[in-house]
Amino acid sequence: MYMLRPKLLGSINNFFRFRSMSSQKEQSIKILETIPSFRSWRQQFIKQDKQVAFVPTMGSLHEGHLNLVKQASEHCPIVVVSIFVNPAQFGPNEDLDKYPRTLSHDLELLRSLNCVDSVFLPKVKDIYPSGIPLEIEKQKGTFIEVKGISHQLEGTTRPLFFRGVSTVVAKLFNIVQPNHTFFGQKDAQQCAVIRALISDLHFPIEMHVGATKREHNGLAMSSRNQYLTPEMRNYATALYNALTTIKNGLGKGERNREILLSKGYEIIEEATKTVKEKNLGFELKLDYLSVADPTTLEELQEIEEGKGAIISGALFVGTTRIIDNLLFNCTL
Ligand SMILES: Nc1ncnc2c1ncn2[C@@H]1O[C@H](COP(=O)(O)OP(=O)(O)OP(=O)(O)O)[C@@H](O)[C@H]1O
Ligand SMILES: CC(C)(CO)[C@@H](O)C(=O)[O-]
Ligand code: BAL
Repeated sequence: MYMLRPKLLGSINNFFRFRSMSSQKEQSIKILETIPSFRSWRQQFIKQDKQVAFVPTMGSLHEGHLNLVKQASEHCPIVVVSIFVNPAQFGPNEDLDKYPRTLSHDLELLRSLNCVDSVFLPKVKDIYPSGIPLEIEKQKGTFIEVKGISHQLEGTTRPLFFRGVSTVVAKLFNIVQPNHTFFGQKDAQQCAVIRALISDLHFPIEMHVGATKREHNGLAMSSRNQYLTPEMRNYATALYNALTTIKNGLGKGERNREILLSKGYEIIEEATKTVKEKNLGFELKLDYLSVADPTTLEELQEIEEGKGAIISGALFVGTTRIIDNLLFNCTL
């Protein structure tokens, strides 16, 4: 009779034990929709002294989010993901109502990772007990603002955006009480704002920044890419190409801001012109290109030797606004 060697038998047993552990985790993702239920579930890991990693999202998940979740699971035994479309970070004329909401697909994706312990799905009324009208004059309650780095770049076009992000992230940190948290480089200014928030409010949380995940053509993945047709996605790469050209210029030693930016503007202008000439039924419109100081986020007039820079920009593709950035000799 064919006998399995003990070592082989052992590894088969281990394989099944590991499979059954991971499928246990898969089946037991705890979906928690209220603050008390989340707090009570969280309690056990304090007693067990198990570290918790937290990935906040607005859902409509893609590879960028999933990559953050995988990184989170490499750092901590317990992984929490939140899905909450936060009204406070949307301007009155922005896309709060049409923002993609794909909860069951999101949960499927998270289950397939086999590493998520809980998905926190709070309700707007619980996060904002005083209500959250989008007009600032009508708002009541507590808001958090990280002064100095919230009003330039993204803050120019979206003046209340980082107030909304800072407020909701502080609330989520208070509820989830993570030891580690994971944000994506795609939203570079958001990373700087959250880092400052953690430090200024003395949250005992270590922040990690995951690299930007891109489509094959270079376009940064984003939930809002769902608003774009394949043709729009194709022309949207002008932003990434412009940023890459600026970064390459810096890499080759060019330090003159105007020369660096002019190369980026040329790329955007060419794409804008082509879209117009071909009469494609949408327009490209540049919001901004920036070469900024990684700490103050102020525009760099002189790019000094040894000083890094965040090269970033925003582009309207039809009515959809996309953002992207590249880092030169710096981290977030
Ligand atoms: N392409 C990406 N690569 C890495 N991280 C990303 C990427 N896109 C988003 N993230 C990160 O995922 C987290 C949740 O982001 P969010 O849910 O707003 O998704 P999004 O794709 O940025 O959506 P939106 O289209 O609204 O900007 C944030 O920390 C964000 O920086
Ligand atoms: C951090 C965040 C989840 C806050 O709503 C959001 O701004 C996002 O998804 O980047
Ligand atoms: N990722 C940032 C979310 C927003 O643009 O609203």
